[in-house]
Amino acid sequence: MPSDGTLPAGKGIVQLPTTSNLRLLRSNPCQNHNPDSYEDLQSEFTPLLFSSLERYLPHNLLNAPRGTKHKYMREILRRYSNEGDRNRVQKHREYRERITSNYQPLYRSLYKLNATTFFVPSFINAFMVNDNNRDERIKSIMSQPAQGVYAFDMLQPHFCEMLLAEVENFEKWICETNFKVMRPNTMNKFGAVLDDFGMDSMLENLMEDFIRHISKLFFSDVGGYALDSHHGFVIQYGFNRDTDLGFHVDDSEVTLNVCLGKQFSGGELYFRGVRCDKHMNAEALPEEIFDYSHAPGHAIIHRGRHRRGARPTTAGQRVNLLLWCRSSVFRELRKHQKDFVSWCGECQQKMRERVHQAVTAKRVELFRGQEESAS
Ligand SMILES: O=C(O)CCC(=O)C(=O)O
Repeated sequence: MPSDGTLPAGKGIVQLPTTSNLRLLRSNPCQNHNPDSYEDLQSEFTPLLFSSLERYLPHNLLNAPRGTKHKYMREILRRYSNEGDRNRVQKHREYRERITSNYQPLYRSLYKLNATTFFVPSFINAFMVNDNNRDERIKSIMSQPAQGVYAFDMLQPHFCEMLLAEVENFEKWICETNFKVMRPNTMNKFGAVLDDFGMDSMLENLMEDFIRHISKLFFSDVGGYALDSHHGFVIQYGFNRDTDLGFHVDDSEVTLNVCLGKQFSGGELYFRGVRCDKHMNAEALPEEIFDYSHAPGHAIIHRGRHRRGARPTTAGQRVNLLLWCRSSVFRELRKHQKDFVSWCGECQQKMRERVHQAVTAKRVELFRGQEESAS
């Protein structure tokens, strides 16, 4: 046995942690600790994860050299991810690096969030001042055309034009260089992942500074403010592109969908209610059936589990920006939730039926008791 007391790693032998290699975190974060930035350090995990985790380090490590903290946290994170996942993340990082070191952006100003040039004034005014009325101001710019779907005016026309031109420039570069690009998801044959060509941190800021506040107000049951990662992309419909999108749900807790343009007919979204995995194919209730027509600059936001599809774009070209926002906390909690879920229409229906049956049974029992004592 090695001198540190561990069993030799080998076939069928699991190495047990000893006190010297056991890595622990605190259960409550040290709120007033200012974490280091890990942006410039190479590792298989995102730098943000280290900054977030740092507040949970044992007290004696909080002010240790950054490299020591990084090594300690990396070893903990490795216990929770398998090698396959880590290789996949590493490959994706290399893919992004190949793009960003070769692609020349058309408008560099798009790559850093600038509220004044990106957003319309009503959107900026709702969010920018962090006072006691912020939630009320956010609610005041939103309409709710259907249960769980919120709509609002968001992007400046000039920003939409620039982003469309940037995406076209990226597509041109793909063609010219014959670069084998990954499309946004299995259902879109066209479209580009904005995160992959340098807009990752701009979209992370959009999620953190704006979308999280909306989610806290309207989607507290699917992560609320705890959104902590995203997938940002554009989808394109029209001639020589996809025309429609099949019935689906997203791999997200909350989805932001903003129309960038251009001119088009058709392309309405049809919604059919929110469902959990178990009830994905259940019939929609009449009140869940809803159609939405896109308009450039306007956004909608809804739960990722809101079942929907897009009707054919019959003329012109429609391009939309999608931001799928995820919450690792919500996903972890879901693993332990076995019963009905509050955000699934079918679970809610089943819950109401169960309560109704229980009340009916109780009533029958009480009346029977009364009848028996009267006779
Ligand atoms: O075409 C649209 O606007 C909807 C897109 C959508 O639902 C999605 O990409 O998940």
